[in-house]
Parts: sequence; structure tokens; C-alpha cells
Amino acid sequence: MANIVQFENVGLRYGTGQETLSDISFTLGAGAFYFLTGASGAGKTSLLRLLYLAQRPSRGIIRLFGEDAVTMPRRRLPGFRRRIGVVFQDFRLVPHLSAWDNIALPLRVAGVPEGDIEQPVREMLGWVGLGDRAEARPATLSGGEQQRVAIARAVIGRPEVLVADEPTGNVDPEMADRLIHLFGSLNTLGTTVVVATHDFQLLSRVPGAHMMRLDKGRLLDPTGHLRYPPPPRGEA
Ligand SMILES: Nc1ncnc2c1ncn2[C@@H]1O[C@H](COP(=O)(O)OP(=O)(O)OP(=O)(O)O)[C@@H](O)[C@H]1O
Repeated sequence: MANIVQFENVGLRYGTGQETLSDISFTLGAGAFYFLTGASGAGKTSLLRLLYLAQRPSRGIIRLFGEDAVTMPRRRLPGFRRRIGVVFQDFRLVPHLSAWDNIALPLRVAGVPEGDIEQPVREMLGWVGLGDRAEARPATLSGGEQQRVAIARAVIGRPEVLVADEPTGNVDPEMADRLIHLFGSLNTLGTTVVVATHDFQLLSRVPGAHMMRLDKGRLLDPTGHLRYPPPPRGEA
């Protein structure tokens, strides 16, 4: 399995205080499913922001799709970001746009001709089970429905990596199951998925998923080593 993300000794410091993330080293394999867990404030959102290039690290190396993402010229960042779909903790839907137009947004921004937008948007709405809510504005949708619009918007551009920050934080367990099922089905189609959550129950819902655990800004593997995935035998 090829590595599409590689972090080496990455640190992140906001302002002049202590590091929020320290010595973060891990690789993500193409097509795998990862849960990123940790208590509130452990640094999950910060790590994801580094991953989807919303934030530069204070130190260390980040390679995305085989390229150095830290020293990459700014003009190349948008092209890279398009390869990563993001589902934000707070949805970030555009309030005055319908579900349909929110989902169409990434294609419009990328300059896809209008005639080529209708079919993928219709497919996405159906996939997330909102075929009958196309015209609804976000404020008239439930939390779970808004989250599904956000997921459809994140994946309509067929990203290679999908990053979701606490996607089940505001929904009931039944909807959480449904959302995780959507991520699982994307993953079986080949998308690498990274889901941050502090809900340990979710972990058992995706057989074969990997777990990355953050504790006060440091990455732990399930056995407590400060590295994930665990090093091969003999290299520890
Ligand atoms: N832009 C910022 N400026 C300064 N400090 C920040 C910033 N963003 C996050 N922090 C701090 O970094 C630490 C980690 O925050 P982060 O949001 O990454 O954690 P988290 O694990 O995602 O938490 P939660 O589960 O509550 O969302 C916290 O102490 C937070 O206050």
C-alpha cells in the first residue's frame, strides 16, 4: 500500500506558547480508513488542519501525495487541496444557498461547465439520502441532514483523501451509524478516510480501521508507543 501522507517529527505552536502538537510522525496508506481519537483539546483539529493544508507546521516534514507540502509554493496549494475533501466540525455550509447549490459549489469553483454539474449533484444528493431536500436551505435542515450535505460537498470532486472532523458530534447514534456507513462505502471505493472523533464506540463500526490516538499533542499507538503505526519488528 503506497503512502499518500507522511508526517515526520511535526510540531505546531500557535503564537509563542507551548507546542500544541509535538513530534508527530505517521504515515497514511492509500485506501485505508483511520480514526483519529483523543480527548477534547488533544489537538485533533489542529492535526487535521495540517493535513488539509489550512495550517503550516512550526517544524517537521509533511509529504502529501509524494511531495513536500511545507515548502510547496503557495500557488500550488489550491490544486493540492482539491485532492482532499474536508467535512468540518461545524459543517460550514453557505447559509443562503440550497442543499443543491452547496453541493455544487466545489465543481463551480473548479470551473466545471454547468451542463456537467447536474448529474453528479443529483447522484450525491441521492447517495446521502436527501434527494427530496435539494431546494432546502441549511437552516431548515436537521443537524444530520446538514452533515450529509457537507459530506456530499466534500466528496463531489472525488478527492483521494476525505478528512472529517467530529462528523458525528451533533447527531443521534442512528445517524452516526448512517454517516459512518457513508464513509465506509467511500473507503471501499478507494478513498483514504480520516475521521477525528472522541466517540470510541464508532471505532468498532468500521472493521479493519486503523486508530491514531492523540494525547496532549502527542501521538500514541494503541499500545502506548509515541508513534503510529507501530514500527516494524526489530526497529522499535
Ligand atoms: N488558532 C488557534 N490559536 C491558538 N490556540 C489554538 C488554536 N486552535 C487550537 N488552539 C489550541 O490548541 C489546542 C488543541 O486544540 P484542537 O482544536 O486542535 O483540539 P481537539 O482535539 O480538536 O479538541 P476538540 O475535540 O474539543 O475539538 C487547544 O488547547 C486549543 O485551545
